[in-house]
Amino acid sequence: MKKTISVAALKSLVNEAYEQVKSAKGGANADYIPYLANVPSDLFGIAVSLPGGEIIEAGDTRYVFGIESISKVHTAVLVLRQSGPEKLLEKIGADATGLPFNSIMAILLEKDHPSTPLVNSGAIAACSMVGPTADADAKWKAIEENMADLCGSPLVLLEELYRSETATNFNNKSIAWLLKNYNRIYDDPDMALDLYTRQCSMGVTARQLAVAGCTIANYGLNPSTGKQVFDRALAPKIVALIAAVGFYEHTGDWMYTSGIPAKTGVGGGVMGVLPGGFGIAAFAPPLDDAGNSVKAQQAVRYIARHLGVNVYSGDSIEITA
Ligand SMILES: NC(=O)CC[C@H](N)C(=O)O
Repeated sequence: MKKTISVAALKSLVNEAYEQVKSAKGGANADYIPYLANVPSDLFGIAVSLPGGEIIEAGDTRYVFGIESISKVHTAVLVLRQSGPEKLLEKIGADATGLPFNSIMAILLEKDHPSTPLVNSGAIAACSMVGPTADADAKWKAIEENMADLCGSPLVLLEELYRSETATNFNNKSIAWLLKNYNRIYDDPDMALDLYTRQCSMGVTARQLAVAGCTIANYGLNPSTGKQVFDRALAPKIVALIAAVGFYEHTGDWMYTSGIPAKTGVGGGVMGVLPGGFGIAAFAPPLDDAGNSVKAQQAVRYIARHLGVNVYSGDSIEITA
């Protein structure tokens, strides 16, 4: 079926979702990274980016927060751009772990396979795969440029977050070296970990995340810059990764209740992708027990349900003025 959505209807729905969800209670800021514990808990924003370039927004959509694990999608895209889908599958994998994002157990259970670039182990492995090998500065430049390509504008490193995260990332250090033990890291483990920590510490806005989501929904064509960021054949691979594990051990529940493939981060962001439709992002710091923003989930679900859109419906989407 063809589903027609008007920009005006979408605008009023985004405002309605904002009003409905803004006073929702529940969840708590991430506190295992000290910086994140101190971000004001009542911040909340929703942004929808359309293929025509328009951004519909409500609330704190220009507030710069830590991108955290949403950056895993960006670097997976970079690895796909540089090495292609077969190499990503062979060296990392595309499986859900069914376990928390920072699970050591997941590595022990599947030691020939970090599983997916969208959990910590696979994301650190992805940073190790980014070319050129053994050149931290050039690798970082590639990661940064790719993030800007997807988001439509450069992100800024939140130095304090980077310091805070570097001082406390003991579990991730173990992951990097455990991967080394299983020959599942493809460059220096400490370098890969530092690149990963730095990419997680990039500051982003809900607007930028919505644009990145729309670039994926729009088969690689960035709606803000007009740049074809990646080969359109990669788009379904990226969406498959997100749909499989974007909410970690709660991904099945999320897909079942929202129908929108989306990736979360412990900074409070959620980036959703409706292929052929739009990108949607929401941001609010308090998280549930799996590290997913409580209000951002409610906002995306509200909008998807009221629009009647769902990646599994088979509908094609047309957005009209
Ligand atoms: N789920 C997340 O957003 C986690 C990212 C965070 N940088 C970590 O490695 O723990």
